Amino acid sequence: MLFHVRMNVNLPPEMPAAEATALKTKEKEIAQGLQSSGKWRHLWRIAGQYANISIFDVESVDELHTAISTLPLFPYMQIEVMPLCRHPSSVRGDDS
Ligand SMILES: O=C(O)C[C@H]1C=CC(=O)O1
Repeated sequence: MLFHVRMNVNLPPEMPAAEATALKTKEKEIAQGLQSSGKWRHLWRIAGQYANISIFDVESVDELHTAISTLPLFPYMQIEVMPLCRHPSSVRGDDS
């Protein structure tokens, strides 16, 4: 199942820099692990914003929720999820 996910990150300005750096380091490690596994298919920065557009390829909504809600930055993100299905005019033979 494919999901388009937008994540807007809002770290509190009063958060100590070391804490923010530790969260981002852990987030990167987990995000790269999910990308290596194929679950986090695309990760794109939205230009000019501390936000990303991602494509997740997971087995279920529950798996998506677990992946997103266990990210270290989850408490500081506003997240929008859009489920995707094939477009009848798509020329792609698969879901890539
Ligand atoms: O920077 C972000 O967009 C937030 C989050 C998503 C992946 C990651 O490493 O951090």
